[in-house]
Amino acid sequence: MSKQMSHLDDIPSTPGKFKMEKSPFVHNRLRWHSSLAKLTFWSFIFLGLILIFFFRSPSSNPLPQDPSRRSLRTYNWGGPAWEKRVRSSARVRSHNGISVLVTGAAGFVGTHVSAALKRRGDGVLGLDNFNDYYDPSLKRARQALLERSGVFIVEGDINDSALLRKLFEVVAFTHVMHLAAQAGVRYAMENPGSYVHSNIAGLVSLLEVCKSANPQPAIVWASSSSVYGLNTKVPFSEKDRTDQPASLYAATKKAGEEIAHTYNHIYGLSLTGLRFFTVYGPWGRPDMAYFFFTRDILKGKSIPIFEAANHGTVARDFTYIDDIVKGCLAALDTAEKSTGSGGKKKGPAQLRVYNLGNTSPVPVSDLVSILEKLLKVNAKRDIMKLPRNGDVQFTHANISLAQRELGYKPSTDLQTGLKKFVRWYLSYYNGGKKAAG
Ligand SMILES: O=C(O)[C@H]1O[C@H](OP(=O)(O)OP(=O)(O)OC[C@H]2O[C@@H](n3ccc(=O)[nH]c3=O)[C@H](O)[C@@H]2O)[C@H](O)[C@@H](O)[C@H]1O
Repeated sequence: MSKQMSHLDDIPSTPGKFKMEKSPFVHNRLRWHSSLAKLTFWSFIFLGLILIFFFRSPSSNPLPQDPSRRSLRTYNWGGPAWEKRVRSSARVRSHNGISVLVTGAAGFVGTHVSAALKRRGDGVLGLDNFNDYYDPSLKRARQALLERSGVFIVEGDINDSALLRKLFEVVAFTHVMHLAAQAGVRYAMENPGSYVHSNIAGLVSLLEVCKSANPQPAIVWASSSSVYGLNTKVPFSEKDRTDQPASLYAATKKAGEEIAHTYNHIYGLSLTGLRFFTVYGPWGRPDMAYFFFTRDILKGKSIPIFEAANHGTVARDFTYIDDIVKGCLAALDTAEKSTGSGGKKKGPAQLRVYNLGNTSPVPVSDLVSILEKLLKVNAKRDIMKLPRNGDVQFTHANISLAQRELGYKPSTDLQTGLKKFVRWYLSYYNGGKKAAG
């Protein structure tokens, strides 16, 4: 702005243009008028340029600096053409199909679940705020993939109640698959606000709209294995204590489970929470260890491998995406209807929580060995102490409840799953000549 002002000040007064005038007073007045006219003229030009820049710039709604506020971005939605796309995407195309709003549809699990539902002939509408927690171009690529199979992703935030209400006005969703969240265990120390914003405020915003919808949908949503926190009893069972979270991420997921209880109790919403155990696979999240280990091994960069005190093993119950998708679909298919209407409970409703894991924890160092073999590159291992930033030493799921009630039966071991991931990774980043950021 100061540059523009100084530019304005620099406009020459073109002396001599008004030589006819004799009187110095008239002369000065004319010069003054002339300068004023030019000043006005240039002001209009600059104002015009600023307006053009403002309206044409793709970042007319720039992401706010504070990432916890990034989803406060405003989005364009509404209008007859938009409503037509929403309706068409959510249209059920199979006998006995369901109509599902998938939040976080451009995310890792969201993309896979949306594609699987669409393949069955269910109606699917995606919702995603495309935030920049990790490379948004990967989210755009997933969006393009879904678009090709007929799934429209509405660009918007779960905290936008007006948008959510509009979606329920346009489509009577039978189910909501709620996967939009701020993920990542360690990032919670950097940006705690984003966890509260998405995992707590966002969840409440969604449930508020669901409770008032007529008919109320049944909701299946992503909780996390991290709720077991410092629990040492293995394998983790749904009955075990979950009141010792080790990260704010875990605490917000645990809070989500309690919030789910409240909305089930007061409004009769049917709610199912799925505790995912370190999900991995093609189209995965670049912030997760298996993903950035692959990138850094290929780049020849050293990778930090955590170990617990006294060289204790750090292990995860890594679960392959296709197994998780089967669990999600089974949870949707077995979800009973919500019982309320018009914001009032009419009777007790279903409230469930399931572990979706693989039941075979693998040490992180073994994960690296598998990657080395698949990539045919030796990793530069940098063994370091497990930082005190939210990580737990191990996870191990007891899945008997999900087995019994959902027919959940994971069938992909880490070796097989990583092979599929590496194949995808190499074709996505090398085939497409993209650099993994
Ligand atoms: O199950 C969940 O509920 C969570 O799973 C996932 O968290 P985690 O299990 O922590 O996955 P991830 O970061 O890939 O670390 C994997 C392993 O590598 C170790 N690890 C990690 C980083 C590193 O630099 N070095 C290292 O050894 C690390 O100690 C760990 O043992 C999701 O990200 C999270 O969103 C949530 O869904």
